[in-house]
Amino acid sequence: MEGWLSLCFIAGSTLLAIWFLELSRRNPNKKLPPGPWTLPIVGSLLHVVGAFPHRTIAELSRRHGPLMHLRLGEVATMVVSSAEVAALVLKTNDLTFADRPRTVTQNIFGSGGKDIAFAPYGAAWRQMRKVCVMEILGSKQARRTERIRTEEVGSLLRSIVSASAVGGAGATVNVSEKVAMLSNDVVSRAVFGGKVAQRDEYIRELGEAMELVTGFCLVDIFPSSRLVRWLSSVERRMRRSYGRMQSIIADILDERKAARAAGDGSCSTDDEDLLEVLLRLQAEDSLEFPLTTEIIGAVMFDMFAGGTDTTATVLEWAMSELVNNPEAMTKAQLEVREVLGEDRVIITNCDIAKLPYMRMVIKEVLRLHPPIPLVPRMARDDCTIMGYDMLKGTNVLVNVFAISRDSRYWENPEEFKPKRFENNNMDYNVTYFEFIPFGAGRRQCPGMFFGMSTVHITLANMLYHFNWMLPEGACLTSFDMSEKFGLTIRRRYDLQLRAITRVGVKDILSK
Ligand code: HEM
Repeated sequence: MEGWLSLCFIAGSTLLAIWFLELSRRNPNKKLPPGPWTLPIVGSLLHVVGAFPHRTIAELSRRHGPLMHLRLGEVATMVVSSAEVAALVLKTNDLTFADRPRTVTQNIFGSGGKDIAFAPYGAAWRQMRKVCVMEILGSKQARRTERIRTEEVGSLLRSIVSASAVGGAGATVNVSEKVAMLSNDVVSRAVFGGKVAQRDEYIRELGEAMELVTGFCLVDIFPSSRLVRWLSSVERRMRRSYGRMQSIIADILDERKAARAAGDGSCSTDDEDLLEVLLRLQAEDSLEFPLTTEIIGAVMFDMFAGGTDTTATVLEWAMSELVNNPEAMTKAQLEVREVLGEDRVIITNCDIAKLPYMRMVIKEVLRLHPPIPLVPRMARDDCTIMGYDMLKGTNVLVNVFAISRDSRYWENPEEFKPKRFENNNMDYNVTYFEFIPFGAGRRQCPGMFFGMSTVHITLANMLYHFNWMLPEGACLTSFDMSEKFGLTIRRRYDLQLRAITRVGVKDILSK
C-alpha cells in the first residue's frame, strides 16, 4: 500500500513538474497554426489516441486546416495535410525541414543517428546516403540487383507451384509471409551477398520494432519523464528487438571480416556487395567521416528496415486490392498474359514498360496505401509557413495518407480506380505533391527504384503464372481489408489466398 502511495505521489509530482516546465516554455508572441483543444499535460493526445492515428489526424485536419498544431504530451507537432503546404515544407523550405525527429524509440531504431534514415541532416548523413545510392540503390548496381530479383522471384514462384495443384482447387498460400521473405532476401543478397540465416526471426523482430517506432507511444511523448520511461515497456521492447536485429547483423559482419582476413572475401569492385564496399572504404580510410563498424552496422540495418517492410507492404496491398476488385484483377492478368504470350518463364524488368495497366494498379495501391503514411521531419531553424511560426525543433508530420485521399485532388478518393492515372503524367518519381508516397526533397526515399523494381516484377509474375482466389469458404463481402498501424501500415491479418497454377506452368518453372 505504502509502495503504491509513493508511486502515485512520484507520478503526480512528475506530471505537475512537466506541466510547469511546459508552461514556462510557451511563447505567447508566437503565432501557431490552429489545432484542437488541449488539456494540461497531455495536450491534444485525447484527440489522437486510437488504433489508427493517420486516419484520426486526417479527420482532425479536415476541421482545423492543412497546417495543424498538435501538442502530443511534451512534443509540439505540426501536421501537414495538403499538397500545397507539403510543397512549402518539402520543396520551398526543404533545407529547414531536412531533419528527423529525435524521439526515444526513433533514436534506438536509428542507432542514435549514426544511420541514414534517422541521422541529423549534415555532412555525415550526406556522405553515407551518397555511398548507398552510388553502390546499391543507384544505376551502377542495377544490373547485379536485377539478377538477384529474377532469381528470388523464381524461387518464390517455385515455392507457390509446389504448394498448389495444377488446374485443381489450388493451395492456400500466406501471401503476406511470402512477399516479406522475398523482399528480405532481395535486400539481403544486394547488401551482403547472401540470405540472412535467421531470416524469420529478423522479420519478426523488425515487424515488432516497426510497430513501436511510430512516435505515438508514451516514452516518445513524455521523453523527459523518468517515471514514464520506467513504467512503460515500449523502450525495453524496442531495445530488445533492436538488440536482436543488431546481433544478427553483427554475426554477418564478423563472418565477412573473418572471410576477408582468410583471403576469401575479396572480389572485383564490379561484384562487390554493399558490405564489401563499406569494409573497403573503412580499410582505405579515405572518407571525410571515418567509417566505424557501428556506422556500417547502422547503415546495413537501414537498408533492411527501409527496404523490407515497405516493399512487402506494397505487394500485400496490391494483391488485396486486386482480389477485392475482380474486374481490375481480370484486366491486369489479361494484359500481362496477352502482351507477353504463353510461354514465359520469368518476367523481368525489361517487360514492365509493356504493362501500362499493371503500372497504374501499382500507382493506385501507393495512393490508397502509402506504406509510410506519416512522413516525419523536424525543423532545423525557426521559420514561417502560411504566416504561422514553426519553431526550431518542432516535429512535422506530412500526412501523405490524408493528401492522397483528399477529394480536392482525387475524384471518389476511397475507390480503387487504377484508370485515374491513365491520361496524366502523375508518377511517384516526379514530384507531384498530391502523390508523394516516397516523400520529397533532400530526404526523399533513396530506395524508390530498388523497391519498385522488386514490386513490379514480383506482381507481374504472380499475375502471369497463377489465378488467385479466396480460400475455401470465404466470400468477398466479408473480405478483410483492415490495417495495423506502425511506421508502415500493413494488413492487420496476413493475406491468405488460393493460388491456382495455370496448366503447363509447373513444367516451365521446373526447367
Ligand atoms: C517500395 C517501397 C518504399 C516506399 C513506399 C518508401 C518510402 C519512404 C519514405 C516515405 C521515406 C521518407 C522520405 C522523406 O522524408 O521525404 C523513405 C526514406 C528512406 N527509405 Fe524508403 N521506401 C521504400 C523502399 C525503400 C527501399 C527498398 C530502401 C532501401 C533498400 C529504402 C531506404 C530508405 C532510406 C535509407 C530512407 C531514409 C532517407 C533519408 O532520411 O535520407 N526505402 N522511404
